[in-house]
Amino acid sequence: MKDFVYIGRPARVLFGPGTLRQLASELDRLGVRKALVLSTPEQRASAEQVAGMLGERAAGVFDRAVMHVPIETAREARAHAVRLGADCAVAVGGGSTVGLGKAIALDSGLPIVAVPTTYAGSEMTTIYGITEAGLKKTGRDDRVLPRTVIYDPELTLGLPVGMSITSGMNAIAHAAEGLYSTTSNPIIDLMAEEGIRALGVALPRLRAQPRDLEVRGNALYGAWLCGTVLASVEMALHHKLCHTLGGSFNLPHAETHTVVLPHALAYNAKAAPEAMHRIARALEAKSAPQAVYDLARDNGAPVALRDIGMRAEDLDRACDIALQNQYPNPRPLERAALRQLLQDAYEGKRPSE
Ligand SMILES: NC(=O)C1=CN([C@@H]2O[C@H](COP(=O)(O)OP(=O)(O)OC[C@H]3O[C@@H](n4cnc5c(N)ncnc54)[C@H](OP(=O)(O)O)[C@@H]3O)[C@@H](O)[C@H]2O)C=CC1
Ligand SMILES: O=C(O)/C=C\C(=O)CC(=O)O
Repeated sequence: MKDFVYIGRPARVLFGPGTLRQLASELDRLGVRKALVLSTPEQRASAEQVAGMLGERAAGVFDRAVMHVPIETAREARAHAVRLGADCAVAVGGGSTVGLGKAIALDSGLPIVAVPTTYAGSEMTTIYGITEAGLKKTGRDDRVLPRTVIYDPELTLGLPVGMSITSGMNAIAHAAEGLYSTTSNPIIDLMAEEGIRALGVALPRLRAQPRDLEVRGNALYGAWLCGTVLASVEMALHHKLCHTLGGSFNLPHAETHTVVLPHALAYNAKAAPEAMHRIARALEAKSAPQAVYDLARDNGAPVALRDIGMRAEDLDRACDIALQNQYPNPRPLERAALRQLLQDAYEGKRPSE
C-alpha cells in the first residue's frame, strides 16, 4: 500500500424519505433563528414549500440561482440575507443552488443547510465556484461546507429522467477520477467504488421507474459517496476537460461530464490499471471506459460533444486551454493524444477497449 494522507471532514447527513421535515430542528441545532431559502427561478415552488414548513423562521425566498454562480447574483443574495435578517441559508436544489449558498457562506460565514435535488455532489465539498467577468474561479474553503445535508429522495422525484442520468454520470466521474487521483487513499477508494456501483445499478432502474422512492434513494446514496470523493481527493484530466468545455465554451455541466468521461478513462487506462479494474468491477463489466459509455448511451444520455453544443472548429482551442494549468493526471498530457480524445468525444465514438 502506498503512503497516504486522509482528511475526514465534518458531515452531518440526514438521509431518507421525509427527512426534510426535520429541517426546523436542524436550525435549532445550529442555533440559528431565520433562514433564507435559496432556489432557481424554476424551483421556486419547492423553496416556497420549504419556507412554508419553517413558518416564521423563514426570512424569505431568494430564487435567482443560476449555473456557475455569477458574482452579481452572489452579492445580491448576500445583501438580501442581510436585509431580511437571515442568519442561515437553506439551499434547495442542484449544484447551482448549493453553489449560491456557498458563495454567501464564503463572504459572510453564514451556515448553510443543503437540500440537494440532483446528484452533482457539491453539498459534500468545500469547493466553491464564482464567475466574474466571464471567468469562473474555484477554490476550497472550509467555511462553505454545508453544516447539515438533508438527502430526501422525495424531493428528487421530479428531476427529469434525462437530467437524472447525466447528473448521475457527473457523480460517477468524481468517483472514477478519485480512484486514480494522485492524492487517493484506501478509505476514499472504498467510497468511490461503492458510489459507482450504487449509481450503476440505480440509473437504469431510475430510467424505468423515475418515481420509485427506493431507487431515487439509492441514487442519492451513490451521489453522496461520490461527492465525498470529490471533496476528499484531487481530480484529474477529466474534470479539467469538463471545466474547460463548460467554462470557455458554455457547454452544459452534467452532459459534458457524461460525454467526456469514457474518453478520459480511455486516455488514462494504461496508466491506472487498478482504478480501471475497480470501476469495471463496480459496473460489472470488463472495460471501464466502455462500461461508462454504455451506461450513458443505454440510458438515453448524450454521448457526443457535437450533440450538446460543441463546434468542431473550437476543438483545437479547447485542447490548448486544457493543456494550461494542468491538473495532476496519471498519464502525462500529450497534445496529439488529447486532441484525439476531444475528437472522439466530439464524434461520440465508443472507446475501443
Ligand atoms: N462545488 C462543487 O463541489 C461542485 C459544484 N458543481 C457545480 O454545480 C453546477 C451543476 O450542478 P447541477 O446539479 O448539475 O446543476 P443545476 O443545479 O443547475 O441543476 C440541473 C438541472 O436540474 C434541474 N433540477 C434540479 N432540481 C430539480 C427538481 N427537484 N425538479 C426538477 N428539476 C430539477 C434544474 O432545473 P431548473 O433550472 O429548472 O431549476 C436544472 O435544469 C455547476 O455550476 C457545477 O460547476 C457541481 C458539482 C460539485
Ligand atoms: O466548478 C465548480 O463549481 C467546482 C467543482 C465542480 O464543478 C465539479 C464538477 O466538475 O462536477
